[in-house]
Amino acid sequence: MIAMARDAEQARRRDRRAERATERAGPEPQAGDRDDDIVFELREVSVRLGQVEALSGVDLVVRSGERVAIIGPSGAGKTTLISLLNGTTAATRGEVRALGCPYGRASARHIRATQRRIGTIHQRFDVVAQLRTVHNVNAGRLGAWPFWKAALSLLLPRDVPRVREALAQVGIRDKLHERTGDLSGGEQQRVAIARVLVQQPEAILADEPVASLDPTRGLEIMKLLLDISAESETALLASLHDVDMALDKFERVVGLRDGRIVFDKRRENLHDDEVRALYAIEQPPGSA
Ligand SMILES: Nc1ncnc2c1ncn2[C@@H]1O[C@H](COP(=O)(O)OP(=O)(O)OP(=O)(O)O)[C@@H](O)[C@H]1O
Repeated sequence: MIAMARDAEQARRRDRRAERATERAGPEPQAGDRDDDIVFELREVSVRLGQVEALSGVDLVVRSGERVAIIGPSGAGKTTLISLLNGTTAATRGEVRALGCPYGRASARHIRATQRRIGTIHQRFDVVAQLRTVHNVNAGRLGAWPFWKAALSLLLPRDVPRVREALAQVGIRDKLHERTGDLSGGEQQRVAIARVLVQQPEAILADEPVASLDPTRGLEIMKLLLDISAESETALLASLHDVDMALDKFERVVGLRDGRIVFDKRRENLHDDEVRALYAIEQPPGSA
């Protein structure tokens, strides 16, 4: 009964998002774009970390159902951008809004409620190796549960059918009771994705989600994330070192360098030269 109600709610949310999702011609606002479509919005955002200006004057709008790849050389600010969007890093200047919540001005409670609506996947699988898979997946619900239920769930797994369903969705239905540390890297990343699935997020952030996997597993995991995003019209924003994967799989690609957005384009409008320049190593003056 609960599962049916949840499915109906998911279907309603999908329909609503599908209605809103327009065929976009690029990151520029299009006729028909609406403000309530906006999932993430950065206006003139800068972040200083110690002595480093990790991001400078960044403007970015991501709408419901969009799939956006963030590329750029090491130290460009990709991780900082993702942690800004999930509210774990604060802007030094400018405004960051996620799902309508202005992180810089909102109450701690509003921020926590917003964070529960955003799923984040990290490069390092970020699972507790000693726990069984069912517990790691349930961790995606902890923020939504009262303390007693969260604590009890460690002794007696809660909502097992829902966990089983999420594991089936990521292709490891039979691993429910396995110790997570005994799984392969690809399987552990699937557990991390299942944890995000049970959270039923309205946006997914993925920071180098496939960097620790071999190319074949990496591609499988990326396709899985893209399918989940497409099926539920959930915005997906992923930072990637694999430029070919970004250009091949994402409709929109944002290039970051030295904390600034160098380009923000649909992939068909992006030229090889722009991508090469993004990664070009600057020669010290007088070295030519
Ligand atoms: N806690 C910190 N204190 C000081 N500087 C930091 C901190 N975290 C990151 N930085 C610096 O901020 C800049 C952006 O870092 P960030 O990790 O966002 O880049 P990135 O594009 O994700 O890099 P990579 O691809 O190597 O993961 C870098 O110069 C980095 O050294």
